[in-house]
Amino acid sequence: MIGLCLVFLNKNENKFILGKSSPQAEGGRFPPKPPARAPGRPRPRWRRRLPRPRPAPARPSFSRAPPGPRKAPPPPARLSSSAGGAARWRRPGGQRDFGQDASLGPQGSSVSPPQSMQPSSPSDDIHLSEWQMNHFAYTSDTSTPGQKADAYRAQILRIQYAWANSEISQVCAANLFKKYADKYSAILDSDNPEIGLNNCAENILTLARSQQNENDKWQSALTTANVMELKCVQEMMQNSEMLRSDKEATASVASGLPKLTHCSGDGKSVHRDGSSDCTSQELHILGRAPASKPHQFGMLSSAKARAAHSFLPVPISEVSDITSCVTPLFRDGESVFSSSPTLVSNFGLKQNSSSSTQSAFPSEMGNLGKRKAFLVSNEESSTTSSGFILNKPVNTEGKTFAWSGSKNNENKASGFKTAKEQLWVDQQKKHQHQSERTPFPSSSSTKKTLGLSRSRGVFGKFVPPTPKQDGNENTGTQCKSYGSTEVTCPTDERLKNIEPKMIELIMQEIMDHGPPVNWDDIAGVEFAKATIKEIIVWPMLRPDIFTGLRSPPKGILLFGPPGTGKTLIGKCIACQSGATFFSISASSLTSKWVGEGEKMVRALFAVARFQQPAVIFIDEIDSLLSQRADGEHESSRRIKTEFLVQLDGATTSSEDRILVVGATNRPQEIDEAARRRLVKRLYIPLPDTSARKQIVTCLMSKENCSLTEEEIDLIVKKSDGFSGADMTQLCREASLGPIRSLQSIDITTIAPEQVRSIVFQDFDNALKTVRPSVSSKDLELYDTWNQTFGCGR
Ligand SMILES: Nc1ncnc2c1ncn2[C@@H]1O[C@H](COP(=O)(O)OP(=O)(O)OP(=O)(O)O)[C@@H](O)[C@H]1O
Repeated sequence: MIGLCLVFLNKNENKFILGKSSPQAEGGRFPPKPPARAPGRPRPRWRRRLPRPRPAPARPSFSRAPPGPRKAPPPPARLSSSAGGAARWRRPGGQRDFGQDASLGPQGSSVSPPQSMQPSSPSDDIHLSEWQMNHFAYTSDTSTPGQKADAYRAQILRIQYAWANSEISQVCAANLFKKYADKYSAILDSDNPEIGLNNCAENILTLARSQQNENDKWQSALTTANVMELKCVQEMMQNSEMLRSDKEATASVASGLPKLTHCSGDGKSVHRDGSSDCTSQELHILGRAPASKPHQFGMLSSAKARAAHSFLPVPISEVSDITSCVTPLFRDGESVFSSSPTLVSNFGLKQNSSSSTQSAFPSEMGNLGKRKAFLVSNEESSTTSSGFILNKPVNTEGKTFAWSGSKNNENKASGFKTAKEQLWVDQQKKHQHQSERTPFPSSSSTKKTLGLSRSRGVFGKFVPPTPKQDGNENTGTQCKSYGSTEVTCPTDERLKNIEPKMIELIMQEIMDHGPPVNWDDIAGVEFAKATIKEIIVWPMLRPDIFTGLRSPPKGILLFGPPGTGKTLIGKCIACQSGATFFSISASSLTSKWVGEGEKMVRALFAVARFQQPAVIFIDEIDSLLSQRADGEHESSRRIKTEFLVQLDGATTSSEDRILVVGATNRPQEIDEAARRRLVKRLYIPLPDTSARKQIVTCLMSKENCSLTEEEIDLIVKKSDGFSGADMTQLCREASLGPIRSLQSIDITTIAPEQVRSIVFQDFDNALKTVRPSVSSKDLELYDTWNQTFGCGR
């Protein structure tokens, strides 16, 4: 699997960035808007009212692992650094190597991280490189396919934890691994590694969520979210975080050293690429080396070196051997488990087990206690079996210490320290050194992400949304559109309390597809455009300048008659600011996920935060934030409250760059609390003469048209009171004129050149059928509201 990283080295294209691909490439379409509605007209029921509560959809039953207090998790895992099992990978040249059956254990391993991960001489590079290794993200444009592959390996680890924690049965885990191995072969077999990786990610997540047991009758409790909630996983992540901080500190100390090869304490060298002359036994011993000598290993960059560094688990993202315990198993005609010493050891399989996956598990391993005991027993083989090892201290009888408090007491009495206790002591020591030495951000500023978060580097949340150098530039800015096939449920701390299903829904259904929109595409509304540029686009492009009082508002309201370009403006904001665009109609939030509206609102903001800078465009926001009334239903009130909380920024960090753009034709119906939060209320009026002319000119420039300047002026004059949408409709209608005039010619046989050009008469005829959609009475209402609450001049 490590080889896989090498294979994918330098393939930096990020074709499966979540929802962030170029619109040009996608060629997506902006979703159809609901029909325009005049302000005076009654609102259709589906838009107007919040839905009545319906019984919540039946949830899957958890017959084996119901939600609730979890069983005592195993102590944090200790991951050995060496790759286990046989390697099977494609060489960069395309040549496939099946021959490396020899265990890539410590003796045989030459584990080199991809070059992009290897530290260069400046210590900053090292830390960045290390950071990338730990915090890479699928969505990061800088993450290599190898890094992405590491993330998929993390999924394997989750399964292992879930199994160790009795979340899933052995057979389930076996099935998951088998299926994963099957799918994983796609990486090897596919000509396109990206496709293979995608298949793999999709399938492992699907498997983790689906029913998986012998009879396939019960719902596995394993999900991407709840595995991350497991105490053991969290502990491990925490430990990794601490270790990383320590490594950063030690790296800074070591950066002054002339060579990137260091003595491992016993005179054996550990090379810059992480390979070492140490044996596994030595590494094991070194793992317990006093933490007071961390500089000896300060420059180690591989998981292996990390394991040598301390008694701590290797961060998930760096455990390159996790997959190596899977990939080598997938051999033609052989059982997944039959030939892997690593998986055999991890899952209690005898090396000579049968080819049947199920029978590969010893029958006596059917219960939890034995399963855990078995995990422990693997510890004993840690020095001989390479791969992923759970770090549970055992006594000679194979019993586990420290599973419970009472056992902890026993340990104390006997002077024995569990891994956790040892870890704590070590960390206490290290922390003292670290606080004196490390110039780097603490773990709090480097968020742990295991999934699809965007890599923010050491600069935390700031990601300049400037055009990426991938050729997808759009007049200096970049618009993002989102391919549904690329949507995968992301895993991130910010999303951990959100139901994965909701995240998926948001990613799939709310993220907008569409072509880029430029300011020039919007005719008229010059004041609104200038204001938006000033308060939204520039701050998003230069958050460093727009701080303090200059910081942008979190919410703006675009109000005005229907069809005047409010949605167009929202889209343009997203494009021109380089932000992720979430377009959702309020009715979707309130009716699509009945009874879960407030959860959806929370999920929406969480995903937006995850994908920031983000613009959340909410059409018909009045139906979401209508004035609160006495008879209002509880569910709609909850949605409203949640929205106001999110909008207020109470749960949004001031650093978050999320902008809510609300659009409405009925500003007078918006709740005053919401109105206050939508600080910039911009009137988007009907297009004036020049704007109407611009629309006609723009639309006709793409058609075969022979209008003179004077004729256009006349059309503009006759279309007074038309909205932008009305003008578009007028042009459409006029463009049908030449077709309608083809009375004698068969439409099926006519050549396009035979269709005459559009002339003034066509517009004249069209003006007889296309009428303005906004009444003057409505306009008065807008003017009044604008004068009262609007931010226009
Ligand atoms: N100012 C404009 N410039 C160019 N085209 C416009 C303009 N306003 C409206 N249009 C045209 O009308 C269509 C509908 O506009 P849009 O959906 O943005 O209006 P809206 O104000 O959001 O309407 P509603 O309030 O009904 O949601 C656009 O796709 C565009 O073709």
